[in-house]
Amino acid sequence: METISVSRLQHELEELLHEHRPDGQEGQVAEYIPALKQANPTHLAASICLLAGEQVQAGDVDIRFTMQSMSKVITLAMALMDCGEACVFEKVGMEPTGDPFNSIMKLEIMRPNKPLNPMINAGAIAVTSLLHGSGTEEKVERILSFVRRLARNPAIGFNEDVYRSEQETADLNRALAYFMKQYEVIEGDVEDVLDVYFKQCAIEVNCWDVARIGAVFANRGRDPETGEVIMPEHVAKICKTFMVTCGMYNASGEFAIRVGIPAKSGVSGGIMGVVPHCMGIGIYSPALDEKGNSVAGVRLLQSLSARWGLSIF
Ligand SMILES: NC(=O)CC[C@H](N)C(=O)O
Repeated sequence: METISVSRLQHELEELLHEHRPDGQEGQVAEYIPALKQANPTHLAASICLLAGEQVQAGDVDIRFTMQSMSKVITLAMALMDCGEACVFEKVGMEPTGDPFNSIMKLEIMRPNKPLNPMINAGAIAVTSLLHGSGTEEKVERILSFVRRLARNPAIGFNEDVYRSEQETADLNRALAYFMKQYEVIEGDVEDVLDVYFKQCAIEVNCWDVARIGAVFANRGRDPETGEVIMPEHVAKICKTFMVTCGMYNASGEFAIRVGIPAKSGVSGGIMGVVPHCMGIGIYSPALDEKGNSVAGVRLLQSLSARWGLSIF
């Protein structure tokens, strides 16, 4: 990896933004959650949080968007801290599926009937069901306060419209959750678990928040500015490993070859990138490819990785 000159990185990020902005035209904004349809497919933004604390940003960085599947990394870290590895991996596996993120197929055919990993919807719903807290409100509050600490942004909340929109239309996620209840992967009230899951997906951030969260993972669980331990190193390590193997859904293998950065995407068009010991990256561009990853976002990350030698492999 090259030594990073902040002014050169700033200049190159602006060039890459310009180069990749038209790529969004090749994708489509997510429609299955109706509120996400309102996103503007020409938006593109990137923020980088270097571990020395510098901020490098370009594009539509003021746009706020929901975390969606990026939140799965956060709740995984929390569940590992709340219950420990043995308990988490009793309920979810460690293997990529090669299937779309909302597929029910392997859940039905695998024995035991538990989700293959915590980055697919079924796995993330199971992980959310493990979080400590006495009711849905307390669980949501715990997730929000963890995200605020990671991002160092006390203003972070969740988007009520996006939450409601998903809540009203999430029949597939409901099917996954009820299936898991039947097989005792999740316990308790299914609708309560789903309520927490929909709210975590609707947490609203901007690119800098995402870069800042990524930087904590890049810094082995420590706040890059203060050095405070926010999560144990082994928890950050497990999360980063899942980002490599499963973070970009069933495009994770191709992404590892072409980009080589641990990353997690969401259907809002956000991508969180983590370059170990170096930087956190937040990308936003809402037009998605057929696997649910941001078209312009993936290409921008590919160019950035090639120019700066960021691949971990
Ligand atoms: N891939 C995603 O970002 C999926 C998250 C979305 N809330 C869902 O459950 O369908």
